Amino acid sequence: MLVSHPNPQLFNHHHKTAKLGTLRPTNQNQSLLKIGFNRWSQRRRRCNSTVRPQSALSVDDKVLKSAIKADRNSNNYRYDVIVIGSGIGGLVAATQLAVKGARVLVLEKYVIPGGSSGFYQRDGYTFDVGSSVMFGFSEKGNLNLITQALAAVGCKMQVIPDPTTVHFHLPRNLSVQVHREYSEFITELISKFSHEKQGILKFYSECWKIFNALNSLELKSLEEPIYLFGQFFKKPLECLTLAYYLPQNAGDIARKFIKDPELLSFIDAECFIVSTVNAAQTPMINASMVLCDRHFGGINYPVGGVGGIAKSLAKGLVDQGSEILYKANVTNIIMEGGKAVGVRLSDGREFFAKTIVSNATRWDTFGKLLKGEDLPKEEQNFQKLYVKAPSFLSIHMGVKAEILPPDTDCHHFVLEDNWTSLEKPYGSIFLSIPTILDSSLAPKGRHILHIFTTASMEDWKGMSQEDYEAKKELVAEEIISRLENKLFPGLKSSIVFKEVGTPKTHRRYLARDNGTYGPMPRGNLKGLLGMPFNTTAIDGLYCVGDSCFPGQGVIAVAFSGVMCAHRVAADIGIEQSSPVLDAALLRLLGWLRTLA
Ligand SMILES: NC(=O)c1ccc[n+]([C@@H]2O[C@H](COP(=O)([O-])OP(=O)(O)OC[C@H]3O[C@@H](n4cnc5c(N)ncnc54)[C@H](O)[C@@H]3O)[C@@H](O)[C@H]2O)c1
Ligand SMILES: CC(C)=CCC/C(C)=C/C=C/C(C)=C/C=C/C(C)=C/C=C/C=C(C)/C=C/C=C(C)/C=C/C=C(\C)CCC=C(C)C
Repeated sequence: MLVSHPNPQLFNHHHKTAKLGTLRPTNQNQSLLKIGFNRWSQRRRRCNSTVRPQSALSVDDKVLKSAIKADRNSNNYRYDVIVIGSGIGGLVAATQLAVKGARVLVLEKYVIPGGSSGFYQRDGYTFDVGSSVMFGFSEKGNLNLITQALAAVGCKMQVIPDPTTVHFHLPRNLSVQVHREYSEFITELISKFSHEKQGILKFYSECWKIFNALNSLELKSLEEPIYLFGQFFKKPLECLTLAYYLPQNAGDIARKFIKDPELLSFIDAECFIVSTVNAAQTPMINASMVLCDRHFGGINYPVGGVGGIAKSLAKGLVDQGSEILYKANVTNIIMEGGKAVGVRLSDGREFFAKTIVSNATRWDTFGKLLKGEDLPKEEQNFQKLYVKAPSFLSIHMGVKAEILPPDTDCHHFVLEDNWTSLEKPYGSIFLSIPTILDSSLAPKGRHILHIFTTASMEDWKGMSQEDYEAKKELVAEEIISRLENKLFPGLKSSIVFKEVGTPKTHRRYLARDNGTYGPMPRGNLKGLLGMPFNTTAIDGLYCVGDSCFPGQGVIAVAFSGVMCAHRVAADIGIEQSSPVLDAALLRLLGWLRTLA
């Protein structure tokens, strides 16, 4: 485990007070300042309000407050950026900023980095917490954002190419393998729907048009005008293509070319596995990104498991001279004069920085961490447009290797009888068998089966521990039976290890409101138009992760990390910026979001 500073206590407010002494050199003044600061900070904690009204300050308080402010504005100011959470979004933002020269502190509630992209080990197995399907991990193009994020901090991971992104097992025994080679995939799909050959070719070609435009850009913050206008100048056609598709959804475009309802349902399933909603609600840019990257760069699995990505980024961060603290549960974002200036942990420690970046979801950031603040209009709008996607039920199993037929694919998506069950809780089943690619993840002669399906918190609340445990067993048993019937006869008797996680488990370990999978559109929105970027209505506070543009997905949150780092760097003066253009662009983007 990486904990960069051996004594985290050194960074608490007592230490800050000691530093304040440098502003007032006498010993007597120093201890006065220390006592006064502690009193002031205790009172602030007691009343649980972020800023006290000016009139309530005594003269002493005012002197103290301005001394503290002066300290924060001086070189003693310890951090440029505090990042709350070490999911891939938070880590990419943190490492990019560290590389640009910022002093960054990442605060992670859990004991290891990665969040949904973390790992855990039991009985000789290394399990990925979340998805094992890794986009953006190739050596090609501009969209290999995971490879680039690692390279930025001098890391390179060995990867194993996955020959099949996913094997679909769908109603009426429709079986489609998404081969790495585009031509093989398209030939297989056309063989199943030969009457729709033209429609298939046109839909996927449209995806390639968007992917190629994306892949030609240098990806940075779309909220930073000098970069954005620069890209429009260098690549006008590509930028106009993206602007044209920004408000569009994949379902509408598919319906322009394809009429067969079963094929349209297949496109729904293609979208559902990356966005937890059907094609009509999936932004066309996001659909194109994943439907093409899987063939362009291909899906590549990191040797040792997905958790290695976060571990490498965390190490890279520390190598750059920045810091990460674990078991650091942020409970409050500290506000001063309407600006986010620091954070408070559950154990009372406080840390201060010029800017705060939250990798918690927007629901958690604005609903839990910003106490006593009214929900800004922009966040009200976000919550009007997007709801929390359901959480999921996950089963991590170790099974006897001989249960899998030869040539079993690594990833499967199963929807047995009825297309209408696609988006229902427990309706469809995701299955990854990462040991097909990397046998080192399990003891010899064993495979890992990671099974997950959408499930909502409502289903798991208000039960006794006994009922909860019994329900976990029952639901897991049903799902395993379905896989036994559909894919692997005899599966149950081959299980040697099993652990079931519910929405409550995911809420607890991932610190995500209701254990949500991420945001999903409340209705049929206009593509990505309504998705907020990284800046927030609160001065000094930024968000990163899947409740920011472009949404769910490890590569998507990596992009949000890149964008966030660029915008923050411009705001703290380590990258070029133009305040006049900034204001104009932010107003324009705010207005565009209202059209969603
Ligand atoms: N099964 C899956 O595949 C699965 C499940 C959920 C999410 N996801 C995906 O994972 C990605 C999410 O990545 P992300 O970067 O947005 O975030 P994340 O949820 O992976 O990570 C956020 C991190 O912040 C930490 N955190 C949250 N609140 C905190 C607090 N108050 N104090 C300290 N630490 C705190 C969490 O412990 C976690 O490590 C998305 O792609 C999402 O769609 C995948
Ligand atoms: C800003 C204005 C006004 C105009 C500008 C026009 C312009 C230049 C626009 C530019 C837009 C850009 C740059 C957009 C970039 C978009 C990107 C990079 C989108 C990326 C999306 C990635 C996604 C959606 C990835 C999703 C991946 C997921 C969710 C993977 C999970 C997979 C599973 C859960 C796998 C399923 C598992 C099994 C077992 C089947």
